[in-house]
Amino acid sequence: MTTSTSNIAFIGGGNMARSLIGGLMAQGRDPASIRVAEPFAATRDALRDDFGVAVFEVGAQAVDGAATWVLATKPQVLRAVCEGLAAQAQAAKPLVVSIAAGITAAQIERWLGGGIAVVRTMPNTPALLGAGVTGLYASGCVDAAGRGFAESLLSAAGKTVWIDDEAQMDAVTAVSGSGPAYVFLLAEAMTDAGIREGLPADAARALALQTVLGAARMLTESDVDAAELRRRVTSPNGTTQAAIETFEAGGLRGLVEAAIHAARVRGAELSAAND
Ligand SMILES: NC(=O)C1=CN([C@@H]2O[C@H](COP(=O)(O)OP(=O)(O)OC[C@H]3O[C@@H](n4cnc5c(N)ncnc54)[C@H](O)[C@@H]3O)[C@@H](O)[C@H]2O)C=CC1
Ligand SMILES: O=C(O)[C@@H]1CCC=N1
Repeated sequence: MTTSTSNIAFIGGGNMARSLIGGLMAQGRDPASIRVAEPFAATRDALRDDFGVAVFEVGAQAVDGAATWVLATKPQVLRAVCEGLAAQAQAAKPLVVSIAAGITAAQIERWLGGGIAVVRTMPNTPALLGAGVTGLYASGCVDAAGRGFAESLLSAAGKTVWIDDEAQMDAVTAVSGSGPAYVFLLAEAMTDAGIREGLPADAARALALQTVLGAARMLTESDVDAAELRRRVTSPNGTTQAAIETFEAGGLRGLVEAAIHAARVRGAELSAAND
C-alpha cells in the first residue's frame, strides 16, 4: 500500500526532477523519504546539498524500499533504465509515475516485465514555484489509491488534470509541457523589439517580464476569458489594435497551431523511436 509517508525514488535528477522535488519540499515532505538516482556527481551533490534528499549513483539503489518510482530521465534512455529495474519492479510491484514525453504507459509496463501500475504524467517547469500544471493518465493496473497518490505527488507542483484517453497525452505535452518555452520566447521577442524601438535593455526587459506576469495573473484570477481581456486593452484605432492587426495579418494563430501540432507529432515519434 502506497502512503504519503512512504519513500519515493526518482530515477534521474535533472531539471524536471529538481522542480518536482522542490515542490515536495515546499509541501513539507521529509527529505529523507526522497531517494534520487543520478549518474552525474555534480547534479547529485547539488540535490543533496539543496534539499537534503538521499542520492545514489544508480537506480537499483534508489528504488530499494521505495513504494513509488518516478521515472524522470530523457525518453531516449527510458527503455534501458526500465529493463535494468525490471527484476526489482516484479519483486516490489511499485506505483510507477513517469514524466517522460511521448513514452506510453504500456511501453513502460512492458519494459518493467508486465503487471505494473503506471501513471503517465506531463508536468511543466513552473512546478519549481508550485505554479505548474500536470496532465495525468492512469493505466488499467492503477487502483484508486495509486491514482490518489500520483495526484497528491504532482499536486505539489501545481494544478492537476486527469486525461482519460492516453492518445491525448501528446497534446497535453504540446500545450502545457512545452508551453512555458513558448511564453519565454514571447518574452524574449517583446524585450528585443522594445530595445529595437529605442528602450534601454534593462527597461525593455522589466517592462516585458512584468507584463507577462500581470497578464498571466489576470488570465487566471479574473472571471472573463482571454478574448474579452484582450478586447478591454484594445481601444478602437489605438496602439493595441495596430499591433493585433499585425499579429493576425502575420498568421500568429496559424503559427501557434502549427507549432503545437509539431510538438504533438514529436511526442508520438519519441514513443516509436525509443521502443
Ligand atoms: N524540462 C521540461 O520542461 C520537462 C521535461 N519533461 C520530461 O522529463 C524528463 C526529464 O527531462 P529534464 O529534466 O528536462 O532532463 P534532464 O536532462 O535535465 O534530466 C535527466 C536526468 O537523467 C539523468 N540520467 C541519465 N541516465 C540515467 C540513468 N540511467 N539513471 C538515472 N538517471 C539518469 C541525467 O544525468 C539527467 O540529470 C524527460 O523525459 C522529459 O520528457 C516533462 C515535462 C517538462
Ligand atoms: O522538450 C521536451 O521534450 C520536454 C517535454 C516537455 C518539455 N520538455
